[in-house]
Amino acid sequence: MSQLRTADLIIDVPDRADGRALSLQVEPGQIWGVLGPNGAGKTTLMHTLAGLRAPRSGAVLLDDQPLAEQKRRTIARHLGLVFQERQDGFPATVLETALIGRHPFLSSWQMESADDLKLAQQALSRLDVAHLASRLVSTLSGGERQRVAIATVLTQSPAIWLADEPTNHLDLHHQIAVMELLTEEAGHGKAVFMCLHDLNLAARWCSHVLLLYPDGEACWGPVERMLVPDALERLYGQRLATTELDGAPVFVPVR
Ligand SMILES: Nc1ncnc2c1ncn2[C@@H]1O[C@H](COP(=O)(O)OP(=O)(O)OP(=O)(O)O)[C@@H](O)[C@H]1O
Repeated sequence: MSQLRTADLIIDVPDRADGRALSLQVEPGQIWGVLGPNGAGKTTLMHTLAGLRAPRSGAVLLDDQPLAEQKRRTIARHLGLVFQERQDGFPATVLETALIGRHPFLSSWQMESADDLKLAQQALSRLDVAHLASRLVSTLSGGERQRVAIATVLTQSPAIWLADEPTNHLDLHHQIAVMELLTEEAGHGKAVFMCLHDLNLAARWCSHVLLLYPDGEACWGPVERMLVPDALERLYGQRLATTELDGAPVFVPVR
């Protein structure tokens, strides 16, 4: 299984001081949640980890090799990206889109195999979008599109999921279904690294948390050590009431 690591990483947020260098290791089986207010740099971090944006300093390493030295295709065999921006460059159906998840494993002119097709169909079913297989992605609702994006990464079956707010646009049921899917993936030895705005999803589903502050400060560690009311109130500048449900803390914003 692949491993993602950062070595003294400073992400390049424009007009911001360096803050704390990130040296963290994402191990197989772990689920990381990145929490922080708007503008803290969560998306910038995800793009940097994906190798889509250069760091200001330090490095991102995939299996101990700097990402910057690896081919995009090699990276795509290990990292699956669920990001906010989607290019609808050319019209594609839901099934064609899910099949893109197999492209890192095919040679230039190779067609998808029956096994690839089966993987895509299974992923679409898992995300409750199989009935939309022949629809153009451009005609889908926000939540349906999000589920197709997740199904595409499931079809890809990467060792490491990088997801920027994977529950974005999803109704309550599908939010939980996606968190369960990611937990299942982690149970199979995959690693998940995702941004979340929902503290309670993080508290219930993450094994590790990274708190990212707008000034570049950061701290990270096991979820039970990181999700403490004082730190979270400082992170968001918001008072919170805390209770417990089924062994996990529940945070409610108070006026
Ligand atoms: N190209 C750019 N030029 C100038 N500033 C930028 C650019 N890209 C990002 N920023 C700024 O960098 C900061 C971090 O942005 P980023 O999108 O990483 O934050 P975020 O934590 O993901 O926020 P949100 O919770 O709102 O999604 C923001 O203040 C943003 O305005």
